[in-house]
Amino acid sequence: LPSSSRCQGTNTNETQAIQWLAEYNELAMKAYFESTVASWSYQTDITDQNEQAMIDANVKVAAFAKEARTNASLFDMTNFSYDTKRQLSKLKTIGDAAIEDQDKLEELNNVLAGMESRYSKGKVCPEDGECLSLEPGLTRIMSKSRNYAELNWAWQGWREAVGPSAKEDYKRYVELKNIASVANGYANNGDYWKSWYEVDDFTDQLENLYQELSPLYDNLHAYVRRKLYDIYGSDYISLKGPIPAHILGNMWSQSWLNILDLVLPYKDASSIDVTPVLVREGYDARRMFNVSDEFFGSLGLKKMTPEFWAESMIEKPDDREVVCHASAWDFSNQIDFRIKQCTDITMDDFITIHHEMGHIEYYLQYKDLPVVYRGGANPGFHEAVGDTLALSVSTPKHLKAVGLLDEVQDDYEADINFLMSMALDKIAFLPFGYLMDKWRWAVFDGTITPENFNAEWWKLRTQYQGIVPPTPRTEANFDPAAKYHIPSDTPYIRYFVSHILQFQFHKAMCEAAGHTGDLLKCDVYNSQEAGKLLGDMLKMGESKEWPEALEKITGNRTMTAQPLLDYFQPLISWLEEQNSGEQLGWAEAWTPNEPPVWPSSAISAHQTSVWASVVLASLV
Ligand SMILES: CC(=O)N[C@@H](CC(=O)O)C(=O)NC[C@H](CC1(C(=O)N[C@@H](Cc2ccc(O)cc2)C(=O)O)CCCC1)C(=O)O
Ligand SMILES: [Zn+2]
Repeated sequence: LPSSSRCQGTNTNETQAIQWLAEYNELAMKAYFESTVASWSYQTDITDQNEQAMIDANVKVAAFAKEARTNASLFDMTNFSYDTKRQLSKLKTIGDAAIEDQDKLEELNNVLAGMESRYSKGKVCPEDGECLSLEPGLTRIMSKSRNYAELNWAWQGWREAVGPSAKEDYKRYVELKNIASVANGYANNGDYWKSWYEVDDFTDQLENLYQELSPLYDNLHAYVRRKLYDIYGSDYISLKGPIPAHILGNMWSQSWLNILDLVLPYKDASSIDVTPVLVREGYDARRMFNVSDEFFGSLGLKKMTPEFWAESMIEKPDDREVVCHASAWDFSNQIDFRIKQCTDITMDDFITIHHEMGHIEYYLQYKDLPVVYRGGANPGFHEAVGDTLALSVSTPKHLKAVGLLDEVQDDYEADINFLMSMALDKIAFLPFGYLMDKWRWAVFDGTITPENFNAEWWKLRTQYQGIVPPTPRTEANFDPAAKYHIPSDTPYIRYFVSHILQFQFHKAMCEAAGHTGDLLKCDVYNSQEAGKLLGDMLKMGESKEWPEALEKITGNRTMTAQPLLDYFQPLISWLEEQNSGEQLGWAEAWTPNEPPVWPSSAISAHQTSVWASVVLASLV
């Protein structure tokens, strides 16, 4: 049906619309259950057969979505109630399923599966040892190594393994996603993704929030740069320039928590890395999950279900390829909810467990709503649930209470150490959380063309994060594909929004819990009042526009960076004092020296053979 006639149905009988929506809801639960099972089977056992089964299921559910859109469009909803209107409207945009041409729809599903597989199977092979996957092998090197050359080997190796070969797929993906978005009535896929935030000044709000937070980022950046300069020296660090991307403890420089030991403000004061305690106490994945589940329960929130424990995949299997990138799943049948995570026994993964369980909590709280309302008030809300609770869990007081920290000092130096660890995660993330979709929105609207995918990527990475690649990159590289969300078609601005919202939620829950004093000290553990405040908002799902949900939990309707800035205020003052002699920002156009070859010791087989032939030639 041409789009125009789809919008003007003639049936004005709201009772019939409500009856149809009820029937649709039952059919939708079955249809989406089937396609979710197929995706789960593929992601937990990557085989050609499972990949094809998933593609077939996605094509099938697309036909279901098209039919629902047609039926929803038969109604003239002009005089219907808000709720009926909202439900019918949500059925009129159907994502990839809007592609009319069946071959193109199948092609998109093939391209998506191909990109996901390539990333998940990516490996880097040293000359003399086991090939390393991203998790856990390369991730461990990026977080633990302090060897400039070794870090470069892992950083370049990963990009080489999953970048260039993804470029053709990605170019086609962009075309097909835009075709789907136009069929949904949007100019391009970036506009479609932004439409989920329902306010028309969304990008202005983001820019204002970013401007408000960048002074804090600039101070953290200058302080960390100075510390890295003391370690890596002037060959690799300029005190006025960007920081080499590979020495910040993370494959994408998006979290700097893993170099806390290099930048800890007060060495002899306590710090919150619980990894050694997790290992020493013999924690396994299940026990880490239990600690998180117990925290949710202590707030009176829903605990994980028997099916969750029976069917989740919480450790990397050793007998098959899986998508290790952690994720939470809602099977749409009001019964099956799972986490898939290749859990490593680390602080990072302990926090990730809370993040994933936050998604499950949201699923459980809204599971009795109509399917069309089973989502976050906006995608940022869904990302903020687990992180909000993790703000309480991460406090030294709480970690000590659950036996994950031996001793806790309660003084200024310990506070600054704690805030530094939180800033290395939360503040370091902000520019990355912002630029990921800035790059993609520009790709989808055509501002960035395939000829300059990589140059524009690094322009944003340097402009916002103040980082530079360890060696100059060219268009033969395709570095965006080295970050999961790009090949896996997962939008990202939700995480930037979450980093603002989670401090607003935390502040509101702390007040409900009766906390007084510094926000950084707040732990809502065991507060039924805090749990009720959050739970009542989660139950709304996406039945109302997100300012309503935000007002429900915080009392006001706008995103604000103030709670985040209040939380970090002691560190802001401390950094400003530390940086009094520093030049903030990275205005200087500078590139680091070429990294040394790695491994330096093992001479490559190639070189050996070259030398051998030269020696032989000289003997003749
Ligand atoms: C079926 C499905 O796909 N379900 C969705 C959930 C849903 O939509 O219902 C889902 O599980 N998505 C996976 C994704 C995984 C993670 C992630 O990708 N994180 C970002 C950014 C970030 C950074 C700091 C931070 O504190 C929190 C997040 C990154 O690692 O860059 C990796 C570990 C943490 C979260 C996720 O859970 O969001
Ligand atoms: Zn998430």
